[in-house]
Amino acid sequence: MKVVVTGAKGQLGTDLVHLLANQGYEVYGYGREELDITNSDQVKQVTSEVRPDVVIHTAAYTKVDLAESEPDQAFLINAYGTRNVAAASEAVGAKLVYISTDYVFDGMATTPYNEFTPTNPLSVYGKSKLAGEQFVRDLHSKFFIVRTSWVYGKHGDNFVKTMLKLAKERDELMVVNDQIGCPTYTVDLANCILQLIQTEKYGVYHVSNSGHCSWYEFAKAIFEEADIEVKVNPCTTKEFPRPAPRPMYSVFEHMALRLNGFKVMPNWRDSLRIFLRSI
Ligand SMILES: NC(=O)C1=CN([C@@H]2O[C@H](COP(=O)(O)OP(=O)(O)OC[C@H]3O[C@@H](n4cnc5c(N)ncnc54)[C@H](O)[C@@H]3O)[C@@H](O)[C@H]2O)C=CC1
Repeated sequence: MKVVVTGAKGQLGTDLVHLLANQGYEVYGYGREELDITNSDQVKQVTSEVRPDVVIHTAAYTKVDLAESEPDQAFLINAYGTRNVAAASEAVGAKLVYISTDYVFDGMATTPYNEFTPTNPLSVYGKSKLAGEQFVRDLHSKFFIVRTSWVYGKHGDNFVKTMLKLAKERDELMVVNDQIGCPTYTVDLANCILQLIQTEKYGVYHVSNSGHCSWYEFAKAIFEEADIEVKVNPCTTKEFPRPAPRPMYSVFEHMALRLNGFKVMPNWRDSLRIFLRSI
């Protein structure tokens, strides 16, 4: 099976390309330099030359705070770039996996979000990713929209790596304790995507590790699992303001995985332990 991966040098893209290659897939991973998704001709050229069975679209504008002052860039890449990928993959009959986000929700819920909960993004980033989802729905007939959250892995910047770095520089850290969500390890996410693409069970999927925590609880767990002594103090979102509003509660229910007979991902703390041992 031939698989094209966009954003192949990103955090998720890198692990996906490794996993697919290890599993014997014929994988074509493109970084931004080789395939700029905002260039529709280039996207069409790649899909018509490779003729993939599946396109996994991980490329995105991911600078959540900067997006508030650069909405054009965010929409150009996340909305129109996704339109280009959706149209080109549909034209060659390839299945499409589009990676989306918990930021499509407003975080006002008190119970986990399932795939049928109405969306209401707060930030420019969330709005631009939702616009990407809409293009996928409008232009593609065989798609998986995979919404994920709080992603970390070996490649690229993420919360886990930031915490490990800060612990080397400081004795004490303040971490937000009133935002609740689901951490997601790239390797688990990549394995889940692999399950999906082997089927025709198209639709929207919420994919994260199981369980949930606050950023503060996540930070404490990182230091416990890594056996690092550092004092972590809880703080509120108000005490730590950021340009882009975050959903306060973005816990996923994995209803689509469950109802379609897929494996639900391991508990976040077990995956965190595996990740920390691997680095
Ligand atoms: N990191 C996170 O916590 C979360 C990420 N996501 C989504 O997961 C997907 C993967 O995220 P990460 O791997 O963490 O992001 P990343 O920022 O590590 O990787 C994204 C890649 O896209 C590339 N890219 C940017 N503009 C491009 C363009 N015009 N053409 C081609 N490539 C371009 C970047 O160079 C980068 O390598 C993204 O769609 C993101 O929106 C969803 C929820 C949470």
